[in-house]
Amino acid sequence: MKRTPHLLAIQSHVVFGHAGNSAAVFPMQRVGVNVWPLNTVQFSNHTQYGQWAGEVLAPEQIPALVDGIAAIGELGNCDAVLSGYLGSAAQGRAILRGVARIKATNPHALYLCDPVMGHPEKGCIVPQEVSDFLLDEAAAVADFLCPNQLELDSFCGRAPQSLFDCLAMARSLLARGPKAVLVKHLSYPGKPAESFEMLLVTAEGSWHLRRPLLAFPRQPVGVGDLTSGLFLARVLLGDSLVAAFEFAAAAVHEVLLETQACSSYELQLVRAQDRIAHPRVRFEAVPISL
Ligand SMILES: Nc1ncnc2c1ncn2[C@@H]1O[C@H](COP(=O)(O)OP(=O)(O)O)[C@@H](O)[C@H]1O
Ligand SMILES: Cc1ncc(COP(=O)(O)O)c(C=O)c1O
Ligand SMILES: [Mg+2]
Repeated sequence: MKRTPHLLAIQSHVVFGHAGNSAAVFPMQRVGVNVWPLNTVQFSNHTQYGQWAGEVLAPEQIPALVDGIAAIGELGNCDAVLSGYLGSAAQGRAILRGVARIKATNPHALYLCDPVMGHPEKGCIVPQEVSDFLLDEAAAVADFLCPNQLELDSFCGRAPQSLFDCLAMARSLLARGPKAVLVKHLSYPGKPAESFEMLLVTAEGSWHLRRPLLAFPRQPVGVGDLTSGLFLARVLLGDSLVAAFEFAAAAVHEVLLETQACSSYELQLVRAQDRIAHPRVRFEAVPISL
């Protein structure tokens, strides 16, 4: 029987609703991965409600928890680390030390960095020092980098002028070290209003994917976290990067359809669980070049 992969997921937890680990852990488990959730913050709810209670995990807890896993002889079983929403730059540095330690134990282990930088207009609040850390330190260490458009713009210091410009910007990030860059949400002048678009860029090629843009009275949160988590889960399960990209797009679309049908602001992950495991829709990743 094929071994079940193990994934250390280091991002936020919300008591109510879905963002960070609270958006990604169950879907990653549902597709067949053993997840080790390490919560960088525990908030009552995601920050786009405009108010929340809770605390940021003390950064020294991250090496302490990794030590604890090493002490029971399990660290070598870690196949990948995912990092997302961080509460402080010190947490980020502790994660990079953890990644180095895991890679020393298992050289095949992968690190996916979702560089959650915040979006003050949308109400996604992230400290500036976290954004600086992601730009200056994390990208160089990540095997996979999964920015949204705003985060891609921050990495490149400019906004794109076209789809091909987005592609050039994503490709430029490969030079910093990642093996793949997945842009989870494209925005560029001239983008068709009815489509939601993503890009996957690797040294071997680039792929563009379109799915329908659904109407929501208030944009659901946690979509990026779900996308990154499912992409990494499927890579660990043996998919090619392109197949994992297509799977994540389809499964996320299924969740959004269920969420829209329920007129819910929070992602309907439990109701959509079978659709996550076996998406009925399929979107093709189409090769694209400059
Ligand atoms: N098919 C879709 N239709 C409508 N909105 C979508 C669709 N897919 C994703 N979204 C929304 O698009 C936005 C993507 O957010 P963005 O901040 O760019 O990325 P991320 O979620 O990674 O932070 C989210 O508000 C999400 O709810
Ligand atoms: C606590 C928390 N985690 C994670 C996120 C990131 O969510 P998304 O997947 O929409 O980028 C947010 C966004 O507001 C958040 O408040
Ligand atoms: Mg995000």
